[in-house]
Amino acid sequence: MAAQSSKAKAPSALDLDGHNLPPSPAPSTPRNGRKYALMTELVYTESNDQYNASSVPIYQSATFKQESATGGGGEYDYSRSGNPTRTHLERHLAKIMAANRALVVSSGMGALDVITRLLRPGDEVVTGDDLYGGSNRLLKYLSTHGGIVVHHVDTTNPDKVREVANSKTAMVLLETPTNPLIKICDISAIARIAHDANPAAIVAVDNTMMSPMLLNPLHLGADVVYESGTKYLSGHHDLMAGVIAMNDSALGDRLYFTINASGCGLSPFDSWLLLRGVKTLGVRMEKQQANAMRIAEFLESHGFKVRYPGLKSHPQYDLHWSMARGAGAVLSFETGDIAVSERIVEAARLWAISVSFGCVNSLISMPCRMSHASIDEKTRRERNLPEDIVRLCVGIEDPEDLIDDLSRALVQAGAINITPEGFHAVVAPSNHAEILSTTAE
Ligand SMILES: Cc1ncc(COP(=O)(O)O)c(C=O)c1O
Ligand SMILES: N[C@@H](CCSC[C@H](N)C(=O)O)C(=O)O
Repeated sequence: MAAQSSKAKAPSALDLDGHNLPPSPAPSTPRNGRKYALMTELVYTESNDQYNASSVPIYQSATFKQESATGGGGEYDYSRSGNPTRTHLERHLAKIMAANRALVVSSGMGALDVITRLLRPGDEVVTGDDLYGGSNRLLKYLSTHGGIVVHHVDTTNPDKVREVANSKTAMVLLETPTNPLIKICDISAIARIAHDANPAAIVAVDNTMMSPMLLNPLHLGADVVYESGTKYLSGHHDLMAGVIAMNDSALGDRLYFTINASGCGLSPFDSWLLLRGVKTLGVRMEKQQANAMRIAEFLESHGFKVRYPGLKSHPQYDLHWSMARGAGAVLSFETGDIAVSERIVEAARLWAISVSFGCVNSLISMPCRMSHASIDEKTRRERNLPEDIVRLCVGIEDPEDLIDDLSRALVQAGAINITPEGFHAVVAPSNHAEILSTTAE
């Protein structure tokens, strides 16, 4: 009965081809159609759904009936090529990422795979000496098997990029803040250097740590931005997704070609879940970064060397805030002792020992053993990745509970000295160089 009465409201007008098919809910949000503040746009979606459903329907269909044998008919023929739920999400993401077009694929690594398929043998890539382990692994694969030359440099110093950039530089791949050392790079300066060296170079920024809530790399000279939708965009660790956004429509068509050809477009159900997650990105991120600031201050005030761009002590504090609207909710700290770090991670209760970040739950990990274990030990040492580094990915819990649990873990691990004056880190490196040289031995 409900369906009957809803049907009564369905539009009766015939379309230009004389059909009275219900309109697709997908093409609802205009390109670059931001009209409201980002917090509003995150939750505001327009849809032409025939029943005015507030939640866009999941078109759980692999294929779509066509009007004729010659392929006439609707907008969709096969879900690998396109699906109304996925299109709706892509348009929504394009709007909130201030891009002309967004594409969604099955994971963040899938997004980087699609982007790097723009490369040809002989091309050169410039990227950071600190980047997510999986991205490093894919680039290593391309350099070993794909004839691509990859330069890993310290992207916190644009001159280091200038030293290797040349007319063969086809791509510059940046993370800021980097995972897990939370290093910041100047996107505009590096984009200029890349485009001066080769006007056709693609500057790609992995914006997973910040999300569109806090940073718009496309405004700073990037050609393409990608994110692991598994993290902040979805926020609940209940799906894997990757998002790619760009302004150049020809580039968008080339990337879409690869997605259709290789079949990595996001499934209808995961598209629906991601759309649902994106709506709460604003409130989640606000709470998560407020909590992260509390945790960072707590650790720093007790003598730990903390890497977090919300702290004035971050060496690139000013650069970060010249580009971003917030500090995010991932931070890392060192203890100076791998065994102590392991004990802290294992003593935590509220902080789950998990890879990933961006979830509403707080996580603790040791990158060298977990997310970055695919980078071999020698390379980690050459790139000054401290083996004892602990990464905290802060969620939306009560901050006092998080601090209590962390304090207890620090005490249990023997990471702090308790005196009548309070407690202080056992290993309190006076400067960062000291801890790097310790771990390099
Ligand atoms: C910075 C960064 N980029 C990309 C990825 C890849 O995302 P996914 O796990 O969704 O493939 C990850 C984590 O996995 C990451 O931390
Ligand atoms: N075993 C996985 C590890 C995924 S790490 C996920 C995330 N990017 C993080 O930084 O925690 C792999 O080898 O890819």
